[in-house]
Amino acid sequence: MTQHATAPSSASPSPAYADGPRLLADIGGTNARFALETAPGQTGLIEVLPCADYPTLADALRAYLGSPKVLAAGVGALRHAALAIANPITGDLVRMTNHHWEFSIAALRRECGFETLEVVNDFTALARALPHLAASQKQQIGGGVARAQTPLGLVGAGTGLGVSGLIPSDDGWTALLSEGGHVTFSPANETEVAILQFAWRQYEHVSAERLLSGDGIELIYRALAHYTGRVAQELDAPEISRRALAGECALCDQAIDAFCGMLGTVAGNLAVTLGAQGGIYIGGGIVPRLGERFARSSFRSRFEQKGRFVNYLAQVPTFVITAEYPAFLGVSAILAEKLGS
Ligand SMILES: Nc1ncnc2c1ncn2[C@@H]1O[C@H](COP(=O)(O)OP(=O)(O)OP(=O)(O)O)[C@@H](O)[C@H]1O
Repeated sequence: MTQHATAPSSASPSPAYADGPRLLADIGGTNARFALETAPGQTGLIEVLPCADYPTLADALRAYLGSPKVLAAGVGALRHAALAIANPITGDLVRMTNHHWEFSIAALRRECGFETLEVVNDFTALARALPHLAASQKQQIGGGVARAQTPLGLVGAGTGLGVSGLIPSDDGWTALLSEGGHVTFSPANETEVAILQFAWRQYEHVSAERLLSGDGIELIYRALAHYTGRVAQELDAPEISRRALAGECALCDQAIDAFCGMLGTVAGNLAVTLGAQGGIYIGGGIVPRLGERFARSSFRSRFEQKGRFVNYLAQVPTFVITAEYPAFLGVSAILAEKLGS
């Protein structure tokens, strides 16, 4: 269990919620992140638990609520909770795509004694966070200037590939519930055609997510080794990027650059599909860990490389979300909207 420092996000504290702290959660295929929000913008007691350590989501939730830090805070019974999860939410039963947890929302609400339990797709929540990001919580990659009152796009590679968009209206924003990570992968050069052919040995349908994810980095690495006649070692995605960033392995560096270029194509596709002149935001666990390597990768040039739309895309800014727990901003906004404050 990893403990993280309280991270309040507002300079002048608002009064605490009259009905007690609210539980916020962001559940990915690898990590479950929990926090308590005591007042608008006051989110703390953050913990990140590995999903694999708990048989069910309820077990992870109980472990968080029973952790020494939360117990010491003496928060008492919680009435309202909202969780973002890496899944489409289509009814009461939630089955995770990239992990074995499944649960009934109504049963989980009763089991935990919550009056309110909102469950939303994690990228819908992250999309809702975008307008709340401070300048220090994002890094622009390349040029372009956001146009006000136009859609924003969101794409994030982690265990899977999440996609969403945020559409402006007169009274706020609408976040899209998208499964855009499962679009068919489109190669943009001969090397990527070879990578696609290699991936076809394993998958009948090669979606963007099959390559733009942790497992995808490993597949790209193996495919490039095969294409260039080199020997692939048994390396996982964190080790491939570690060796690439340390300059220890040319093949690893090529794999990471191919990953960044492919992400540029997917981000550019999303920008033209949504007309996202407000910008494309890059979330997920992988890109922020690539640091400056991402900024000097082929991402931005591939984002703009769209034939007759090169000038259009050159005007669209792209941002890496650097905030540590950005989804909490979104689930907090969704819960506040549900509760009317
Ligand atoms: N330094 C790194 N470089 C590349 N990949 C990494 C690195 N660290 C972790 N990963 C990969 O990122 C994935 C975990 O992503 P993330 O931290 O976003 O988790 P998650 O929120 O549980 O995922 P998701 O929300 O996509 O289901 C794993 O596949 C892991 O192998």
